[in-house]
Amino acid sequence: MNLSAHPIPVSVLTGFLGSGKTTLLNRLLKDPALSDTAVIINEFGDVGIDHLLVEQSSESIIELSDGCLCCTVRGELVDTLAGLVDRLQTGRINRLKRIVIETTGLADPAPVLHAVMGHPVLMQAFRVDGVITTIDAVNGMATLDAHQEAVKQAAVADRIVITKTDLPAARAGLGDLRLRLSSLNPAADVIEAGDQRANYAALFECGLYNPETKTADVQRWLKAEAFEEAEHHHHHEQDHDHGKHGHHHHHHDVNRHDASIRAFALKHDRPVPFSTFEMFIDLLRSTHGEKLLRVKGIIEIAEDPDRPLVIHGVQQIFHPPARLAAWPGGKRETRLVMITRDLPENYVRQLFDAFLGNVQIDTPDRAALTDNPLAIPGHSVRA
Ligand SMILES: Nc1nc2c(ncn2[C@@H]2O[C@H](COP(=O)(O)OP(=O)(O)OP(=O)(O)O)[C@@H](O)[C@H]2O)c(=O)[nH]1
Repeated sequence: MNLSAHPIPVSVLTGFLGSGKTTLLNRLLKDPALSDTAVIINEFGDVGIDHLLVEQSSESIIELSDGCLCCTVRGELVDTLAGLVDRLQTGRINRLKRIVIETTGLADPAPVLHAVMGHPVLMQAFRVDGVITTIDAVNGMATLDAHQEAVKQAAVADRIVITKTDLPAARAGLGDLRLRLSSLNPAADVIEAGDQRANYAALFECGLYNPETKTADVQRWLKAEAFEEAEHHHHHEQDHDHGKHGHHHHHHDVNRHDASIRAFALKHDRPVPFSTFEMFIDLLRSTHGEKLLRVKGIIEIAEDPDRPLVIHGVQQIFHPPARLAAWPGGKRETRLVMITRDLPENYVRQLFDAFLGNVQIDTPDRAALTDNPLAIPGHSVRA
């Protein structure tokens, strides 16, 4: 099996302790669309993938009754993934269409994504499909207030599943929870677990390639409009508050964890020299990598403007950039969307403008950048 030609999609299922990850996974695994899936979990919790377990081999890989595989991570996730690659290459596994990694409730999903995106061997065999985050409708608000991990899990998600909406205690706070989630992460689809539509089609295939249309679907993947709308709303609220100085603004009582998260979009309407763009991203990554929770973008590169460059990063680690054959919908425009933590939107915007908008530094020039007041003192752009 030539893995690098057809990298296997990896979905990361995360969510706070007891938020319903395993319950959701158990239900999803009954769908034939998820046959030939390997499920990697940290441990078998109270709600195991129980009904499906049939056999446990010596190597902590369990075959499920429908042909799926289930592995527990005993050591490093990287080793478990490498073990799957080895099994595929040696024919001990014939087919593997997808991997789902269920993280522990307290886990930061970023290192899990890095195991796939940043490892020299694994990134040939796998590609990140998306992050699915479960949030409990009853305890979700309190969990987001108390735990920064939960906020991050929601902020990096491609899909958010609100669980336990069937419980009467959930109904009252559901509207506020939805509002909070859409402000943390405007582009993630928010679906209720009890909804029939919380199925394979809604939660998987989050990547750039749309299997239905068999094309790269940038609009669906990037959702730049959702970020722009959220920003507009955010600025509007700020202006509004300004005018009412001295009054009580309840919507400003945002929790401190949420307040450190920013979701915004950057646009540019002229081609960008490759090295200029590379320097912008490198500078951002090397100085503020930890704060870039999620970065996606489509870029018009001056050297090859007909074939847009697509980038996707989680903190310091980026997927190898891809090239599309043409601009989707014929519209050429560089667009980047970012979800950051403790990194102000204005800082990124000014840096972006300094690199791309200012003709004086349109050509890569280390001196110009070092002199740039926005550059970090003493920081070298390329090590
Ligand atoms: N009523 C109701 N209960 C749910 C729902 N989803 C999960 N639960 C219950 O919530 C508890 C925790 O669910 P799990 O699926 O184990 O949650 P988890 O996120 O995998 O938990 P950890 O692995 O411990 O972090 C279990 O008792 C489930 O039965 C739901 O949609 N409705």
